[in-house]
Amino acid sequence: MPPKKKGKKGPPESGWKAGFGTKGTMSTYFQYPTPEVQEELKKIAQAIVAPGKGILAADESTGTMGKRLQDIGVENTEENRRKYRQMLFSTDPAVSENISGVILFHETLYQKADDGTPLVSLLEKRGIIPGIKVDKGVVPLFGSEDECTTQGLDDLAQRCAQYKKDGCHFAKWRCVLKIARNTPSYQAIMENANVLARYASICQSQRIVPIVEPEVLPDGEHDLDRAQKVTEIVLAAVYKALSDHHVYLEGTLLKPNMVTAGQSCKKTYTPMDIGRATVTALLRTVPAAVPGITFLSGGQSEEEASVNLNAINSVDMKKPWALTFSYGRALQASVLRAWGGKPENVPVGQQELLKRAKANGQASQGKYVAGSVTGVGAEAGLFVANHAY
Ligand SMILES: O=P(O)(O)OC[C@H]1O[C@](O)(COP(=O)(O)O)[C@@H](O)[C@@H]1O
Repeated sequence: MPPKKKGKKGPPESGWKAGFGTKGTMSTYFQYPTPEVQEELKKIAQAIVAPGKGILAADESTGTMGKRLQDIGVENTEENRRKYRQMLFSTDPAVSENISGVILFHETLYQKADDGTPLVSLLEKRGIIPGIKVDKGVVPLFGSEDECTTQGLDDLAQRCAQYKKDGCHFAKWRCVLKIARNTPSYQAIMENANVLARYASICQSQRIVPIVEPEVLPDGEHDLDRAQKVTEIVLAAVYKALSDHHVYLEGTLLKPNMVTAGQSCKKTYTPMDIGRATVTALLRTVPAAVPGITFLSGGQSEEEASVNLNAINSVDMKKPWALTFSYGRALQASVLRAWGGKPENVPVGQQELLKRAKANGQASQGKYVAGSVTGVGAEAGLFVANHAY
């Protein structure tokens, strides 16, 4: 506490007003959330990354879901999206041995099962924590070389407050960075880091754990080394911004890309190469205060995503955080194929989810044996070019 000078306006003692010191320099006086809120956030984050558990990312926006449904010849209607998510969330409760949280899209949070049960209650009954996508999508960064930022900060605090009331305890916001000859640019790195930090701080103000997702896309010819360096630079900027915004790291999770070579790279790498490059990049940039890292699958096949997560957990390096999954495509590809939009296929679709969740639960502990879990689409590549929508 700085001494107060009589008669002169000293720095405020506490609270949000303490933004700048008397001499106009940046102040080091700020507040983390209250001890109660810290405790709540930490507990949620830790529960999500409990041993052997990870996240099912079922938050595909309407357009993205349309692409998934189109692949299996199903029309992209609200009713079909409801039926699909109902199938996912009514899977045998054993699924909660490996799935601790599900990320929902706004629409799904307010949909009901055939018998009138809110879909979110199906998750709660299974002891699965509901989460919500709160970004409003990717938009171009004017003047950049085809780079982007993510929008949705306006009214975010109100939306988070409502989502918390409606049962969501964590949120997700995805930013996208592209590797090309001149990118990612300083503009894109700084903009995306800052918007992620602002999002994270708003979530925490509403007792919601923010999952911070700066995805470096896999498009390109770049090799593993370039992917690693870009990932390091991006993550370093993100953690500086989180610090600048006084985000309470123990109450956050990171959802990064694994460090993999570009989709069009000619060189080949083993899962252990990917594991080492990924853990190296994370060790250099992600504070040990962060409880867990929940990787996105980024267009890897289901099997690749399990094998690479297993390698990440198997490399003989320091790992101060839980390293697990938050997969969209790599948990749903076989489910979608098995289901095919037919009510009679619901049980087989659910079996696929159980199998893949188990495989990834094992991988998150370095116990997955490659090829031991097969599915109707386990080997199929799930890469979508320029997955920035
Ligand atoms: O483009 P959208 O609809 O926002 O969705 C992006 C998807 O990317 C993810 O962040 C990661 O998904 P993948 O594991 O398929 O890469 C999902 O949570 C989300 O569904």
